Amino acid sequence: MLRIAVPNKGSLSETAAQMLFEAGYTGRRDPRELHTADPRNGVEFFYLRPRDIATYVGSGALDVGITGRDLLLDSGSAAEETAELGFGESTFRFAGPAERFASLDDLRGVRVATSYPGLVGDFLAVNGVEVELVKLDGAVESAVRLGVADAVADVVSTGGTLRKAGLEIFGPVILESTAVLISSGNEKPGSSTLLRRLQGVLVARQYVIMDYDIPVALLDDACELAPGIESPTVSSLHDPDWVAVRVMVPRAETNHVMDELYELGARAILVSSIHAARL
Ligand SMILES: Nc1ncnc2c1ncn2[C@@H]1O[C@H](COP(=O)(O)OP(=O)(O)OP(=O)(O)O)[C@@H](O)[C@H]1O
Ligand SMILES: O=P(O)(O)OC[C@H]1O[C@H](OP(=O)(O)OP(=O)(O)O)[C@H](O)[C@@H]1O
Ligand SMILES: [Mg+2]
Repeated sequence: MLRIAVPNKGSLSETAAQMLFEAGYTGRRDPRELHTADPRNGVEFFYLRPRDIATYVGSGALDVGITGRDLLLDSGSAAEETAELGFGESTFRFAGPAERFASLDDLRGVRVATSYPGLVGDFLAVNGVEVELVKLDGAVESAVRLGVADAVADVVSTGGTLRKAGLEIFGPVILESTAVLISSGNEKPGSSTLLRRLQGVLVARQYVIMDYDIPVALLDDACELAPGIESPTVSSLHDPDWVAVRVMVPRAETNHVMDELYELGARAILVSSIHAARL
């Protein structure tokens, strides 16, 4: 059985579980369950703290896992990133009182609070900046107000937490993070199926199917507007001067593409969702 590590709590857990469900796997029913088997799909799920997942997978105790890229890098584990999963996006940034910090150089010799000392330490070492790292478990934005650090390095999503703490982002982007699939590096039966299924879920989320009718004379122009993945499907209509076209379009571009196709002369433009996909 393929042994899969899944976040048991936190920002990534719900979407990770939902993605696995959409990929056809049966996960836990009770949120307190730490282990469940899905024999029909030949996998076992282990529900673990996202921070620990890279350690389990890197050691080979588990085969693959879902975690954040920032957590993977912070762990220093030997696990490899195999795919981005299209959720859990965040950036990792330095922040501090605006009057004191404007660039990376301003950090020399000061106290920097973080829950990601591995990630931040590596970044500062590469950039030749020495600081005193203060390791905290969370809510690091309060460390400056409470006087245990001069600046912080933390996950930023909306930036709301920093703003409320009176801190401003400065210096370079430490990391662009996202939820990722990681692997121990040993190819196990079922791991490529898992990857393909998750990629299928991503495609189903990121694309729609667009159907439209268009005069034959305008077909090439229409296909340029919406080229699809390989090439649009073109079917004949009863009226020989018109054809029906079916094409995948990035969900975010749906209305834009519909406007352009309509303006070109396409009619009966219909959009439908994709439930599952394997490209
Ligand atoms: N708004 C966010 N806050 C925290 N982490 C986020 C956010 N958006 C995405 N993430 C990602 O989630 C992962 C952290 O998840 P984790 O469950 O360890 O912490 P958490 O969501 O802060 O939960 P907790 O603080 O309860 O432990 C990281 O990969 C981080 O980049
Ligand atoms: O930019 P924002 O949208 O405000 O989100 C970022 C904040 O969210 C996370 O904290 P979380 O709520 O997980 O608490 P924690 O610091 O205790 O982990 C993270 O550590 C930041 O503090
Ligand atoms: Mg947190």
